[in-house]
Amino acid sequence: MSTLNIAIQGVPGSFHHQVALAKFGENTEILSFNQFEPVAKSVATGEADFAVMAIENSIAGAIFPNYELLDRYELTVRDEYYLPIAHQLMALPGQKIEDIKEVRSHPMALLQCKAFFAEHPSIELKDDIDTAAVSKQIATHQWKGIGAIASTIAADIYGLEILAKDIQTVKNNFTRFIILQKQKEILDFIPNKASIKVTLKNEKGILAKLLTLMSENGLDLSKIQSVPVIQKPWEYSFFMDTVFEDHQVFKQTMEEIQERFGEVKIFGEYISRK
Ligand SMILES: O=C(O)C(=O)C[C@]1(C(=O)O)C=C[C@@H](O)C=C1
Repeated sequence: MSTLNIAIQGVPGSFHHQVALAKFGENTEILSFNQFEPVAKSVATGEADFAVMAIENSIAGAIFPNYELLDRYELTVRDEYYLPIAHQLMALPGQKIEDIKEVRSHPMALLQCKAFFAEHPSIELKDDIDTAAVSKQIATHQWKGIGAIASTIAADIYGLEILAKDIQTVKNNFTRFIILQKQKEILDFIPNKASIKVTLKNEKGILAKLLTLMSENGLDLSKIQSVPVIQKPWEYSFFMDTVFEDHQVFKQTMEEIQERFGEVKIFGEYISRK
C-alpha cells in the first residue's frame, strides 16, 4: 500500500503533528504548511490524501476561519480527534523566567495561557505560525530572551528547557481536530455524528423552530457557530455538529430542514470520539 500524504499546519512537535501521528501512524508522509489555507487547498487538489485541522479549543473557542475553509474548498469531515493540550513555557537551556522579554506562539496557544501572562505583564506576546516552529527557531538561532509555549514533545525535540509547566488557564484543556478528505466515500460504519451548515431563510423565530425540530428528533447539538454569508451583509449561516442515535432519523430530519427552513450542506458523517 502506498503511504498516505497527510497535510498539517505546523512542524514536528506541533499539536497538529501529534494528532497526525496518533491518527495515521508513523508510516505516512507529513506535508507541513505554515497556514491553514494551503492545508485545505492541498486536500482539494489531491496533493494530500487527508488533512488534520484544529477547529475549536475548550478555552479559546472556535478557530473561526477554518469553518470558511471547510466550506469554500468543499472538504469532507471524515473523523474527529480530541487532544488534551498542556502548554509549557520554554527557552534555551540556562535561561530564567526573568530573562524572558518576549514569548511567541500560535495565537490560539497564547489565548489558552492568558491568565499566566496576566501575572507576567513585562513579557511581550507575539503571534507566530505554530507552537513548535517557535521552539525550533529559538534553538536554531540560539535566541536568548525569547520564549515559546509548546508541548513537552517540542521541548525534547528542539532541546529547550521548560521554565513553567502546564501554564494553560485550566488543566483540563482540549483541542478538537477534524480529519478532512476530498471525496465523500461510502461509509462502512453507521455514523452517530455529523457536521452540517444550514443557511436559514430570514424569518422571525426560524432558528428556534429549527432547534426544536432537531431536539424533538433526537439530534443533540454539540456545537453551533454562526458564520457571515459574505455576499449578503448581516446574514448568517449556522455551522452545527450534531450527535444522534438513529442515522435514518438524522437523514429524514436533514430533508425536512431543507424543505422547511433553508439550504442544508452536510460536510460529513462520522463517529463521535468524545
Ligand atoms: O501550534 C500548534 O502546535 C498547533 O498545532 C496549532 C494549534 C491550533 O491551531 O489551535 C493546535 C492546538 C492548540 O490549540 C494550539 C495551537
